[in-house]
Amino acid sequence: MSSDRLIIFDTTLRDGEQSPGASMTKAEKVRIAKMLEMLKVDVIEAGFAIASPGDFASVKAVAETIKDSTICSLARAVDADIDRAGEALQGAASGRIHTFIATSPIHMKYKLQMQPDQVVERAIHAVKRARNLVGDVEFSLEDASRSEFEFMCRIIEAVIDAGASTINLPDTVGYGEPQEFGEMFGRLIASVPNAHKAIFSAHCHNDLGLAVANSLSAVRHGARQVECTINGLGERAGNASLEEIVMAIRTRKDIMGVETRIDATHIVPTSRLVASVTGFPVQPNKAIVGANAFAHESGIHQDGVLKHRETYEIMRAEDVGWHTNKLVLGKHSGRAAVKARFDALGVSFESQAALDEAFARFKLLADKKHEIFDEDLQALVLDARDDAPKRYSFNALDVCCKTGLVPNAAVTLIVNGETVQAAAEGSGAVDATFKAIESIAHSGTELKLYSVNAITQGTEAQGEVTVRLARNGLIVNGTGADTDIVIASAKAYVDALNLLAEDKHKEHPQREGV
Ligand SMILES: CC(=O)SCCNC(=O)CCNC(=O)[C@H](O)C(C)(C)COP(=O)(O)OP(=O)(O)OC[C@H]1O[C@@H](n2cnc3c(N)ncnc32)[C@H](O)[C@@H]1OP(=O)(O)O
Ligand SMILES: CC(C)C(=O)C(=O)O
Ligand SMILES: [Mg+2]
Repeated sequence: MSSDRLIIFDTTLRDGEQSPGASMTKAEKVRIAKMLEMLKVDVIEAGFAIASPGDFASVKAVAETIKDSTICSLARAVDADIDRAGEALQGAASGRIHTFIATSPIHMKYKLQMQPDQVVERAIHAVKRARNLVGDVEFSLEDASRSEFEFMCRIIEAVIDAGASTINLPDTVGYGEPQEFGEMFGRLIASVPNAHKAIFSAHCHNDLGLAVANSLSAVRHGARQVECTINGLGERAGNASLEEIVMAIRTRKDIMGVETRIDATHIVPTSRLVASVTGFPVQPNKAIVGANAFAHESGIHQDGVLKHRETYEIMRAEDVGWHTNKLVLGKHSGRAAVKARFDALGVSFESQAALDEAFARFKLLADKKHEIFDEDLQALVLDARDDAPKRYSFNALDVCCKTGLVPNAAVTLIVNGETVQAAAEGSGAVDATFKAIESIAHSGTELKLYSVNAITQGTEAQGEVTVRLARNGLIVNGTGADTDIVIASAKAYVDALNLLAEDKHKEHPQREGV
């Protein structure tokens, strides 16, 4: 198949805005339009000029700002709508009026309450009126997928003769199915005598989750424009998503046989802008622009990606505007990914056994925490490295904090190889824990500083606690990390006691600065 240009018509600012709750101000529409221009969208449908004074102003502002994309306004087959659209587009470097009328029996009978002949007349009149205002007129047969074939042939031929250069066939209610929807294009293009004078366009809704599939099928049957939105925003379940269509066309170029002029590296920033303006967040598993679209957590996939990225990726994250793909470390990860991350952090292992030991600790942590961050790995090796025999080691903690009761803690330590237990009350869980430890250690120290840092993100974060103890002018800083902050505190206290016992305040003066 020879390669043709596919026109990308973005309707985020019109059909996208029809999502309940997605209304945009003029300034927001101009901001998004500038991003769409950078993305190299061919046509930006900026609004429905007759809808409100605000939408008129938005279409006008976008038309006056954007130079590299055609700006379009929607208009019913109503004189006032068409005139208002023409007025809003006056300042456009390239303007298009998109006029439409429904052609399905159900819409004509119940909604328009018009006879088919009247609909044809109205369509011809609308296209001619629009052509008097702009050189570029698109005509849509609303609810095309539920319209009668012969009637569509008739109206399409008439509006092309009247001056429409784009014929849009919407699956307005998202009822279409790829094979049938695509074949509708093929049959119409083959049957309408003047079809070659117009570009056929698909406009699909996602009520059955088929909007992108239907659009692609239309392209395979001759459509050379697709109407779509960023993030698939749009009326009800949304429109076909621009990013999915563009990347499907690009990734499967040899099969699709068409090209777009989209600069895909702006896809992710545009998606983020639309999400933040509308307040509609992108779901993590959304194709192309979802946070997980280029993230791998499973060990087998990570191993494959590390060996040869294409084993599990059909496109590059960088090509659509992500910084890079992501190997997320979690409980499904394997040694290959964990080692690769350690390598990137500059941590090497002396032997396979040392790596295996770190990996075992990693899995234990991953059972407690969904995602393991770089800081977790660093904490993991810091703990593991320091394996010289210690005077004290933390073994277990039982804390009780209950409204109306004095907090108390029961601590189990291993002291010089012996298990020792103690309990104490305190003003809080941490205070009770420290008192219990002290009742074992009798260190004679003074607590100079206690600080908690969340070293990783979220409520499941690893907390790192620093405890500064002083005795006879000597100061040590002990640290401890755990997903439970009281356990991290106990570990930090015990670490500080060991440093004192080992005279580490002299050997590790840098720790005094913490
Ligand atoms: C499939 C789509 O996405 S179509 C676009 C949908 N978007 C919108 O509707 C958003 C903007 N709409 C609006 O602001 C308003 O609906 C307006 C300003 C366009 C019209 O408002 P109103 O004049 O109060 O009419 P209302 O919305 O209540 O009803 C629509 C009227 O347009 C008629 N109509 C609907 N589509 C068309 C059309 N393509 N061509 C001509 N007339 C049409 C309806 O039959 C109805 O006519 P009636 O009042 O004689 O019964
Ligand atoms: C106005 C038309 C193109 C539309 O949005 C639809 O039919 O879904
Ligand atoms: Mg629509």
